[in-house]
Amino acid sequence: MTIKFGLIGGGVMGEALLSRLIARGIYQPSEVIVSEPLSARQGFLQQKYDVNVTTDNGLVFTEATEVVFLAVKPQVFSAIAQELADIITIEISPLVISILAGVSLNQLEAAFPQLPVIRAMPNTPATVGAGITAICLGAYTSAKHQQIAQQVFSAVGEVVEVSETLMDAVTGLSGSGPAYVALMTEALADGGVAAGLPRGIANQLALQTVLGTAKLLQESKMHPAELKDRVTSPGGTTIAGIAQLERSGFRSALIEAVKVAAQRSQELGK
Ligand SMILES: NC(=O)C1=CN([C@@H]2O[C@H](COP(=O)(O)OP(=O)(O)OC[C@H]3O[C@@H](n4cnc5c(N)ncnc54)[C@H](O)[C@@H]3O)[C@@H](O)[C@H]2O)C=CC1
Ligand SMILES: O=C(O)[C@@H]1CCC=N1
Repeated sequence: MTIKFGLIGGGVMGEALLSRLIARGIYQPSEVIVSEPLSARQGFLQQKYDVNVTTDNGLVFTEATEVVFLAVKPQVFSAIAQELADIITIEISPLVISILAGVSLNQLEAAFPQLPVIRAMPNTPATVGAGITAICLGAYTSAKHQQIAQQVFSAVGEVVEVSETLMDAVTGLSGSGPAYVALMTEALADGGVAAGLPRGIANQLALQTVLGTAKLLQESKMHPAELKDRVTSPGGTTIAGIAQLERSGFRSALIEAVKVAAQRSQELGK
């Protein structure tokens, strides 16, 4: 069968995408090739998903007719670009989708001259189909390429299209955001333990509170400030908690976290 989808880098995000694309039947395992240098990882992906595997990134480019998906760390991007320089000169034209933090369309188009390129930023909830991905389109893309990217990322959650100038901000917010929410969930549970709850119950309460609040905000379309007001009884427990959060700079800490993560994304592309 023809190979349609090539993945370079079978790590956390590569696998998240791969698993959903196959589960949803968007690509058959035999239509997928994954390039991954770690043999244990390669063996795992081959066994679990029955996909073709290789250590040869060039082979991915020459074989994949539809999409080459780049999911390596930004730090190895220039080495990969150099390695692929000769391959790119031959007659191939897959859509290149990069999820590398900070790596710009200019850098991608310099590495893959004349190829259609899409820069994207998904996030780890993609693993369970609850991700959100921002995409921006390169100079050589057409409506067909946009459609392919929509289809690929719709398999793992929501998709928004933004201008490239916003991609670092996206990275600082939704790309890195799951880590902030995980940290907050853990801290909420720790607070529960500090207040006397058994660990298991505290974890369950913290997780369902985060999940339920997100669901309520999403389904009701209520502004977060309104939900906060609804929970906060005069002279009650919540306002005492919020006053402490404000004294500890909670909101400012989150705002600054997103800002420095966005700055770091910018640095990674240099
Ligand atoms: N982890 C996350 O939440 C998100 C990550 N990203 C981006 O996704 C990319 C991958 O991140 P993760 O999946 O977290 O990293 P990871 O380290 O889990 O995966 C990278 C994979 O690339 C492989 N690799 C290393 N050198 C290679 C080479 N020369 N050729 C082919 N494969 C090679 C590694 O063995 C590894 O399996 C990064 O650029 C990151 O900025 C984007 C959105 C969210
Ligand atoms: O931490 C990082 O650099 C990557 C990009 C967004 C999430 N993880």
